[in-house]
Amino acid sequence: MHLQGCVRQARRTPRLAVATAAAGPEAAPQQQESALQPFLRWAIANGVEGVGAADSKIALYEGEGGERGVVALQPIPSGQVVMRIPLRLAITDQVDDDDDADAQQAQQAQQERELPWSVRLAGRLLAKAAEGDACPWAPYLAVLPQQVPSPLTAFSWEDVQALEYQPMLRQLEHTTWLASSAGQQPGGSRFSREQWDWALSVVHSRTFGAPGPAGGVGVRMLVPLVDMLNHAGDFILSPPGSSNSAEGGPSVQAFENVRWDLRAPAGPEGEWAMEVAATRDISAGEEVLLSYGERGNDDFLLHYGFVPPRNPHDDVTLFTDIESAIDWWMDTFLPLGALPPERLQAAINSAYTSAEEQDSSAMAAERVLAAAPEAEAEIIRAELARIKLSAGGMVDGRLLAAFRSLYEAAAPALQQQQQGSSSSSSSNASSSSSSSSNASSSSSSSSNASSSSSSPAPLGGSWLEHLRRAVARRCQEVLAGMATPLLQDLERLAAWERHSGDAPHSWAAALTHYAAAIAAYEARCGGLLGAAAASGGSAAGASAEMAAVASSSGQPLLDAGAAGGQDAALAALLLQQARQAEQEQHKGSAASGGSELQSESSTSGTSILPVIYRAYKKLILADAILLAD
Ligand SMILES: C[S@@+](CC[C@H](N)C(=O)[O-])C[C@H]1O[C@@H](n2cnc3c(N)ncnc32)[C@H](O)[C@@H]1O
Repeated sequence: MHLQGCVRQARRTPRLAVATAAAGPEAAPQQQESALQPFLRWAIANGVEGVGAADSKIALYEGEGGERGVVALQPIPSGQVVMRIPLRLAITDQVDDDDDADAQQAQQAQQERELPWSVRLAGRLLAKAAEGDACPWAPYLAVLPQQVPSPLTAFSWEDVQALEYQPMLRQLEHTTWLASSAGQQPGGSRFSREQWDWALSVVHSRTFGAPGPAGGVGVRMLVPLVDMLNHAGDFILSPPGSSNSAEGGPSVQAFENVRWDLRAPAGPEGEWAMEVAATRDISAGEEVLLSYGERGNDDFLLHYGFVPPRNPHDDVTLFTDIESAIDWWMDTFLPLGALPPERLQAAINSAYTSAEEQDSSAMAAERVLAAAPEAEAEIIRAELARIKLSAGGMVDGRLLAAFRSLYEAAAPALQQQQQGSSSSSSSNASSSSSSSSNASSSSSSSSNASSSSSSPAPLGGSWLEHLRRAVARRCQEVLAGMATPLLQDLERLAAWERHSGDAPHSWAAALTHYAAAIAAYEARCGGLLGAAAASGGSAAGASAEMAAVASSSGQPLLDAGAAGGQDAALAALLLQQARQAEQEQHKGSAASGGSELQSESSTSGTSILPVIYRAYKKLILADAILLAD
């Protein structure tokens, strides 16, 4: 099993098998040569600097479990170049313009350009592998992993289902489709589906992107040796549950210790190279680690097959685009006929305009999209359209602008209506509030939601309060759409953490924090939660109860929920999930004879990776809900 992030070096060092370029007579006679040694000799013979020679400061290592990486053999001062690789050794996805090409070759080149980059590069890799020992890259191909532990190649059906998060499942579907369609391109059927799966998972987990002239990525490259560096990137230091309540976001530390740069030829005889240099002093024995970039966990899991601990760049998609966010807002908050049609249209227009004004990257994105093949442009467009909530609690500015605009357009009319209704009979008030609870309905009918039979949710007393509440409400819906309870995941992960003796994710601390948050809620509003649990225990039920209590205690509807509404709904959801989990665990433990680890696997039947992945999503959602209170 791979050690992750900042704790890698502490566990790995004693199990090192460091590869040098020495071979044959110079190597110890009884020692079997690993594929890394011929690879190093090939690299040195082809002009790679920094590794393999007697005075090298770094070496490749291979752990007992097969994990590999790069380790410092001596102290390396910040700024020092640790390896240099001529780019003629890279396998790239570049399609060169050839002035002498005939019409058929020109057409083939054009077809290649239109393929997604990963299919193009995977095709190059497979073509080289098919050359066997005659291929100039053979020693490099021999050290590529047989299998990348990514969902595409290594997940069972149960593992995929256990991810529970729809945007990830859709991405996985797309990657699977890519692999199945790769064989259908001209010449693609030379290789089997398994070969395409392998090649695609290799290129997705080892490719470097050189910046293109129009921005974005220009050329993609597999660069031997640099692709042996493992990842350590930004890490949230703040304890679980406190990260997004801190001023200015969570406290984050970067754990990589090198970076890569492309170097242009120094003179007419020179050549392009990739250089890796230390970004801080590195001690002897420390693992040399690169950041793979500020990516969310979706990318890490889908393409690299692991989930980095406490990643501040993880996020949750709240809406697929701003249009569905605006539709959802109207469905959720706007009663039928609250605004005359022309004012409603003006509010919608102004929400779109405010969202667009926030989209500062739109022009740069258009340039990148114009340069990308259509199949890729579509994916980038969909990705850019998504409205996300980050692990640090930051919400997409387009959403905030659109919701503020809608709130400002609707609040005066709603306030007036509610003042009117609060001066009418109390039974009237309580019946309108008792159905204000569609917390777990899904977004996205296309028109003014007021067509739905349930009453809208309260707006909140100020736009800021409204924004917090609207985001929290959406988070509840997304959380409720995930099948297993957060606390069950945290319990399983904390047990796994105890068992593995490795705690970079801090699951035990997360379990303590979130279990306490629910207990605190119960202490405050236990009766209400009890009622919600007894009546089926849904978040919607809890919201309805909260609204009923708020109205019957005479609070105006616009402020209903200000005292604990979101917290109440979340706590009800968590509590209900925890109870279900407890029941299932009892069943599982009875069936398995009661041992902790046995009962864990019998309740889930899946590996730990999807559980880690989904637990991080749930924590982002739970934090936003708790913060809104
Ligand atoms: C660019 S390669 C790095 C070299 C790789 N370890 C090898 O043996 O060839 C990326 C792969 O290394 C592994 N990896 C890199 N960083 C990791 C980390 N922090 N935790 C777990 N696995 C990691 C993953 O399998 C990933 O797909």
